[in-house]
Amino acid sequence: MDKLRITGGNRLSGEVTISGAKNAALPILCATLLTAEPVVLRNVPALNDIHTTLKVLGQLGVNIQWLEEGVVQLQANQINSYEAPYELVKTMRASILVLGPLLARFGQAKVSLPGGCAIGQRPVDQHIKGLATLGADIRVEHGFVLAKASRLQGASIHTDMVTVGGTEQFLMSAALAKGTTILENAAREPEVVDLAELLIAMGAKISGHGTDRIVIEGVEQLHGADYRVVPDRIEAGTFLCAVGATGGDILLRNAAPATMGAILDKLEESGLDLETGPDWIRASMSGRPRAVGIKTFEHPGFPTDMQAQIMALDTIANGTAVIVENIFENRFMHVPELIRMGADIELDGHTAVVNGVSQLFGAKVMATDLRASASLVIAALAASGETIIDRIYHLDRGYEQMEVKLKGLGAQIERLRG
Ligand SMILES: CC(=O)N[C@H]1[C@@H](OP(=O)(O)OP(=O)(O)OC[C@H]2O[C@@H](n3ccc(=O)[nH]c3=O)[C@H](O)[C@@H]2O)O[C@H](CO)[C@@H](O)[C@@H]1O
Ligand SMILES: C=C(OP(=O)(O)O)C(=O)O
Repeated sequence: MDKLRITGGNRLSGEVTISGAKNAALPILCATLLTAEPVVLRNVPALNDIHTTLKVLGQLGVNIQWLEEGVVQLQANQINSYEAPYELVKTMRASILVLGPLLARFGQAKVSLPGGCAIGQRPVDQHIKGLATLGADIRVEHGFVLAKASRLQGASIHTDMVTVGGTEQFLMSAALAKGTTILENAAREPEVVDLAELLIAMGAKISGHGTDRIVIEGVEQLHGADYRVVPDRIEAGTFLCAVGATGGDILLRNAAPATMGAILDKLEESGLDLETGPDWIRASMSGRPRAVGIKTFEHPGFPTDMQAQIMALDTIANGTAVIVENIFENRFMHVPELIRMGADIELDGHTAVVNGVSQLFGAKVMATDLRASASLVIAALAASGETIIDRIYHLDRGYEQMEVKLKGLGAQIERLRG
């Protein structure tokens, strides 16, 4: 298992290029199942989650060709299986998103329930209920979701909570359904908008994406497209937290500040000097960060995927920050690891109170999930001495060459292969 060795204390400076968004690319890859024509996708990050999704799609019969770095062509004209097996689906939850497209285009699908996840239970009951509302004959048996439909029928779907994956599942399914589908209580995340834009480029009739009411008029078939994935707002936010913690001056290229309102507001509040253009962000920081409280919410609220990184920044801030996690029931696993590095954090249910300390110390710590890993990297960059982060396969799920990018900004960081 690979580890990271980080010696803290270096200020970050220089330029870094942000990758395409993992959480936009994953549903977008699944959406290519909706047409027999080739779909070319650009700005696709080379991440473990992307490779796993491509494996799932390849096993279904999708023809996959990398045309150049970051550019992949997928063609689903020879689908020979409608089943996504446990061995692949267990490693990442997003693979449940092949369910709707298979069902909508081929009338059948058998997809393993995603494995349990460290940050919460993450059931898929809303996906199942929504697809049943669209007319699918759907049930769970022996750990698989089994679904059939001659043709999905447009309907009104109102989910119990805002769900990003659920909204994406219904967008893709309803695109080929007969009649009109209305999604109430829809997720407004930029990644949902990006998927909707790809579907529109493929000939889907969708309006209202980016609001909580999306209307989809089903069409008979979709066609190929050439589409560029939106930049990763969470990766960008992670680098900004890193410079907030170490001090310095960095320029993010290929970023999408327009998708990052809540994140940028909080970082400014913590003392970062920010300047933005259409696709870049310049950030500089001098002195100690100020404590900033956050409550995670659905977009446009503060994203849960940035909670751990902001907490890392708060551990060394001046003052006390209250952090409330509203989306996932178990997303504080970075807390005991940050405490090992000298952080002062009290946990009470879904609230963490972070009393800033003037200095963190390097330690041996363990990554427990993707964003928890990122928070440990940020803490280690700011700490005095050496930190070894174990189990960084979590980090590799969602960050493209993080240690290479950080090294380019002047960090002392290396991957220990094991
Ligand atoms: C690949 C991807 O894009 N992942 C993101 C996506 O995950 P994901 O799409 O899985 O997250 P959801 O928005 O669906 O989950 C929100 C909440 O709803 C609950 N829920 C969801 C569906 C369901 O059928 N039943 C149910 O109870 C979940 O357990 C969670 O508590 O959105 C999350 C919330 O912004 C992000 O943290 C993840 O990074
Ligand atoms: C939780 C995340 O991803 P996933 O939904 O793929 O587990 C994340 O990107 O922070």
